[in-house]
Amino acid sequence: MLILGIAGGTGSGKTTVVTQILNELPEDEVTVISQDSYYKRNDDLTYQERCHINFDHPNAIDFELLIDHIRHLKSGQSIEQPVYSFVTHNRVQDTVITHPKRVVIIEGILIFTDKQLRDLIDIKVFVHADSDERLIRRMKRDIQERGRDINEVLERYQTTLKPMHQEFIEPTKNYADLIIPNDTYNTVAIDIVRTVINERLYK
Ligand SMILES: Nc1ncnc2c1ncn2[C@@H]1O[C@H](COP(=O)(O)OP(=O)(O)O)[C@@H](O)[C@H]1O
Ligand SMILES: Nc1ccn([C@@H]2O[C@H](COP(=O)(O)O)[C@@H](O)[C@H]2O)c(=O)n1
Repeated sequence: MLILGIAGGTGSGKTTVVTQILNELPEDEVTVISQDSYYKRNDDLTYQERCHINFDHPNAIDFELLIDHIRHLKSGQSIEQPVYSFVTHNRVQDTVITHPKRVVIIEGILIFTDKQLRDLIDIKVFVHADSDERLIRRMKRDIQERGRDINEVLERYQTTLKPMHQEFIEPTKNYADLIIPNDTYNTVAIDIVRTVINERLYK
């Protein structure tokens, strides 16, 4: 099994890069684990309290469960991947049965902050986009897809996203084997990732 980690700031284009990689690989050979699925359960908090959680701090992530699941997949066992709701800011009851595949892609802003998780990842990719580009993309996405308003997005960006990015996410670029500049679509980088995966899998 080959484990690929795709990190980078919010709006950098991680999900887009993952989709581009998926398009290059046989469907039955690759599975995706999203860090977002592993936000901690917060059943004991009210909705209003959950709105104030710092979702860009490593403490928000249930790394214990995520690492446990990656180890299960590595040893050939299926897992029940949690499902997270950006509307309720909490996990839902459903889970998705995820089977081990030859390639496992883990994607998320904070995945390189945890040493145990880093050590499980074979190829570490960091997707980079300028902060103004990321803010614009984030505003569009949160308003169109996550039911947020412009003031909420800007307030969260200033008070949480930017400082957390600088403190926790940007420094993990140093762990990357490959940095993908993604201010514009980068097909060359996707070709390189595909070549590396094929080389590792079929050498
Ligand atoms: N290279 C790019 N150029 C322009 N828009 C992009 C690019 N990469 C991603 N996007 C757009 O930016 C938004 C955020 O991308 P996404 O892949 O969801 O980022 P992330 O998963 O890192 O938060 C999406 O609307 C996506 O279509
Ligand atoms: N309830 C939540 C949980 C997380 N977020 C934000 O999601 C971002 C991470 O996802 P990306 O696809 O952008 O990598 C992160 O910056 C959190 O602030 C949220 O808005 N609501």
